[in-house]
Amino acid sequence: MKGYLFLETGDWFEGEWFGAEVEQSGEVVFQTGMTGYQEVITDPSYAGQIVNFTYPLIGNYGINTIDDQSIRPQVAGVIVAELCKEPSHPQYNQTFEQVLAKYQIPGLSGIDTRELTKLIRKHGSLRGMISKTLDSSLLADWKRKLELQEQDDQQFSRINLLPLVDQVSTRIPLFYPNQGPHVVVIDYGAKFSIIDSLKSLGCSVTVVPYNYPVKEILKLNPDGILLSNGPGDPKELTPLLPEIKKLVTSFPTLGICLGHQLLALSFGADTEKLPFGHRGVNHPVINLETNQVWMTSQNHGYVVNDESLKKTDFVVTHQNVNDQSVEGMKHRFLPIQSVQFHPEAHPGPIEAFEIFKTFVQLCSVEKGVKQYAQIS
Ligand SMILES: NC(=O)CC[C@H](N)C(=O)O
Repeated sequence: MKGYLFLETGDWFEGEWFGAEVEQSGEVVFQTGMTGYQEVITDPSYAGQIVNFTYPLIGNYGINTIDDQSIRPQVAGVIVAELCKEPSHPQYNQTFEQVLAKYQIPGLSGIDTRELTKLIRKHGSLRGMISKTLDSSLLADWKRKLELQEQDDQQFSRINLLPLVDQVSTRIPLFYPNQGPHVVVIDYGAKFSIIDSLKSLGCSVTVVPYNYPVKEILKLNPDGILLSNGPGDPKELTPLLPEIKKLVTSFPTLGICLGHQLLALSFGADTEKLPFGHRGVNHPVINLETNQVWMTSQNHGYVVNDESLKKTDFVVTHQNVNDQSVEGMKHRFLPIQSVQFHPEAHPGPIEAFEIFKTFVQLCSVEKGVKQYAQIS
């Protein structure tokens, strides 16, 4: 069956339909990783987005039971050049296409994904729709809907609407006991690999809903707080910023991606949208203190504004080598650090894992101080 991708610019692409037979719209973003499509489609930060994979062959090693980053695929749709229908890998148990069909997600193959990427790079981020027909009245309807949505967003500043994060955050606290310091993860759409990274360093972990009240978090007696990654514009969570600030000024804190953006906003700095985002597994980041460069896994469309940090007590610790955007920061006086990239990898290189080690050391000190206070 043929299918079409419409863009808000009026450009369109024809491809072969696969996955679920449902039409879907969303922000079209491109992902440049050579591997990791399973991690990408299950990463909650991609909720609401149609992912265009620039690597030309997708699905060749299938889907396994160990690499999911959340309980289900989260993307709105996928666009690929060539879809592999007969995967080969010892761990594979379902095909890419089967998983998408099961979770009501449409896909198009046979698309010139590099041409599409060039369009996104030229125009900046674009909204698009995966459609069954090339019907111009359908397109006009969709465009009208987009305009109305824009007016709504401006009028209500989304304050009365639920943030995208609400779709992917846990509804109840989840507890993973262990011997080490107790980290409470605020779940804006946390990837499983973040929790696994903490567990691998011996931490006890409690994952709580994104809007869990601070007074309830205090009852959990944390030794550290992790603000997770997640989908959407960080400013959708503006009403939560005072609570976030209260929390992070009380415990050692690590912010990752959306968590990093929320930290910046809660201290009065600003975020803005990048022209077309960073999504891939080889984004070079320089540590401004040591001059060491890491290849990092990234997936974000927003970024912390460098200038706006100057009026806060945060210093920039990491910078993107390609476009000099802010990739990490730390507080001058408090044990708070955050990064825009993904130290948990999955997909991508694991060389930034040190970020977790530093954080867990700070949490261990906190745990030690509390135990000492109890003894004396
Ligand atoms: N991976 C993330 O946490 C993404 C953060 C945010 N949604 C962005 O696109 O910038």
